[in-house]
Amino acid sequence: MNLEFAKMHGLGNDFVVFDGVRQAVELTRERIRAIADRRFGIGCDQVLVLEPAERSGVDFAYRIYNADGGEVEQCGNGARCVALFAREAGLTDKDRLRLETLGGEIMPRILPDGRVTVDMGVPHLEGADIPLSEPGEWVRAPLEVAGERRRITAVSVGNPHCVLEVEDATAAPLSTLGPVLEHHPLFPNRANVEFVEVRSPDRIRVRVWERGAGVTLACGTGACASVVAARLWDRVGPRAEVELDGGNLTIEWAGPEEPILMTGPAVITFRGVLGQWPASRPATAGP
Ligand SMILES: N[C@@H](CCC[C@H](N)C(=O)O)C(=O)O
Repeated sequence: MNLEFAKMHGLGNDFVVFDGVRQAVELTRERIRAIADRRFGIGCDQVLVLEPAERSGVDFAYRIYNADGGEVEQCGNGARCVALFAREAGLTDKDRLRLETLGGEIMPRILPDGRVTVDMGVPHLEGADIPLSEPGEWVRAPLEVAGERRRITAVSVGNPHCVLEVEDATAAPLSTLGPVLEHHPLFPNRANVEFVEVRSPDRIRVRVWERGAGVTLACGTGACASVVAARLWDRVGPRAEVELDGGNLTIEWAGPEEPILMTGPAVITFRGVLGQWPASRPATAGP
């Protein structure tokens, strides 16, 4: 089979990246789970594939699969990585790319210092009929969860996010409340969950439970959704530094109907060749 891949990460949110332009990459849910397995496979939070674009004017199709094998709409840290990957692999010599995803078009730009800024598109308040300029109660919707009343903000950045403000992100109930909110009926396609501690009008600390991947060290779309929510709460200005467990991202959002700009690093950890698909995790393998 000899399938070439790169192992990459954006702030510790890690990826197995395939060039699906020069080689045929045939993935099934089971193969993705096996690749993502940290003991029986390569190990990653998401598998990413660059493919030829279907529409003119677009450079590549960018496909995203969570570690649980499900294909999803968007991945921000991954967008920075695939932009760098495309250039390093010689698939393009451009610094500015247009990528099509299931969640819409995004535009990464590789900066002279190696960081990448991505225009992530315009966010939407998921499930709300009211325009963003009149946020009303949907901005902090009351939600009964695990016997407690919480206030959440549902934001779509192409993919679904459930954002909550907390006093102390370090103590946030990531692994307990995260999966409950991920599967809450308010989110028919499940959700990524962000616990946001506002530290100042230009700095927030965010911890993330990702749909289909669990606790990760960073989530690019989660950082974008958190700044959108914190701005709708009137807690931050148009530019904020987002502190994630794996490092910082800079997020800019001028307000409703405006696109989000995300800036941060992208790293190639190593390259490798899959000679055969990794074995699936045996049912007896334990946690
Ligand atoms: N880590 C990503 C998001 C990956 C997809 C997400 N888990 C989902 O299911 O929507 C990021 O950096 O945005």
